[in-house]
Amino acid sequence: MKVFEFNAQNVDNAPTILVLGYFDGLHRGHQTLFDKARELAAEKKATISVLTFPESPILVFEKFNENLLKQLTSKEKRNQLFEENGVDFLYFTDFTSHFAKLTSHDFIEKYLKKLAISAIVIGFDYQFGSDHGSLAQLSEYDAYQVSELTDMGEKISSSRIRQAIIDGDVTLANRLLGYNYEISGLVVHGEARGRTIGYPTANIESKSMQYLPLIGVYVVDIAVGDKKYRGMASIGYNDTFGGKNKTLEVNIFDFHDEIYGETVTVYFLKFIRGMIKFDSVDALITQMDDDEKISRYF
Ligand SMILES: Cc1cc2nc3c(=O)[nH]c(=O)nc-3n(C[C@H](O)[C@H](O)[C@H](O)COP(=O)(O)O)c2cc1C
Ligand SMILES: Nc1ncnc2c1ncn2[C@@H]1O[C@H](COP(=O)(O)OP(=O)(O)O)[C@@H](O)[C@H]1O
Repeated sequence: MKVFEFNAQNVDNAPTILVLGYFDGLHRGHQTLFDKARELAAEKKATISVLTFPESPILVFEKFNENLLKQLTSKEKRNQLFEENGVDFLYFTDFTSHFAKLTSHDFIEKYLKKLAISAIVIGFDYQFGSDHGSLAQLSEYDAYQVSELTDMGEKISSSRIRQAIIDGDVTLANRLLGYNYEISGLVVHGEARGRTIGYPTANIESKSMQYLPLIGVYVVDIAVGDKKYRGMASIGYNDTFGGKNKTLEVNIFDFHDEIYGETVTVYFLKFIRGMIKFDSVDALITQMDDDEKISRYF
């Protein structure tokens, strides 16, 4: 897959199936658009392209809060998901006030006309241009609108997945995503207390703007180098020790190595319980023994 900043000079000239949208998380609903694009690409012997934005268009319309910068995946993971979904060319353009003012006609002239489009695929709620163009405005193209995908009778959407993560329901989030929710980060030093209680924990600081699941304890997998291990994670303030910072920490099973400075990826598999402020360290250890049993046999 090739990644470009969109401009008329660097577009590929081969016939292409263009998929339009923002695609936060590239969840199962989004994936149906790429299923359609792959079917069309095979039929028309075309490549697959996506024209999208690095940040959420909402930033241009709403008063700022930090959550508007958060996404369901890191930028790297997002690109990887596009590639796994068969995308050959990924074009980014910034969603700005100027961009938002383009009419659907302008958008077609300035963007779509620059590409050799064989067909276009959009989602059921896709709108473009200041006049909220949709399938009707794409009538000069072979354009397809894919209908919405539901799970338990409810639409699969990025906002539903976001809410599931905030609620700690990573089981639901994973089912809607079609893959396990993950956060990557650097292993940094904590209080060096973990090793003294028999449960060393890798403290993980993420640089990507993602949603941290609800405070609590989770069954996780963790990728270290090219290996994946089972583990158990804690998200919270280490209440028993009066911690001041919210941390993401993972005790990795059957693992004995120093990994400070390494970038690891945590895959959230299941919420086990909330954080407890224990009266003694022994009570915490007894609880962690139970958490380990649950996590190992999950
Ligand atoms: C599976 C797991 C469950 C945990 N549960 C709790 C808990 O219920 N209450 C708590 O205060 N700390 C809990 N912790 C966090 C420990 O307090 C923390 O890992 C320990 O203090 C080590 O911190 P350090 O890495 O900064 O040395 C948990 C940690 C793990 C890995
Ligand atoms: N099984 C393991 N799980 C997690 N970290 C481990 C494990 N074995 C060794 N380590 C190493 O020990 C560190 C955690 O030890 P800990 O005493 O909790 O210190 P810190 O407070 O700095 O995290 C990890 O960052 C990692 O480098």
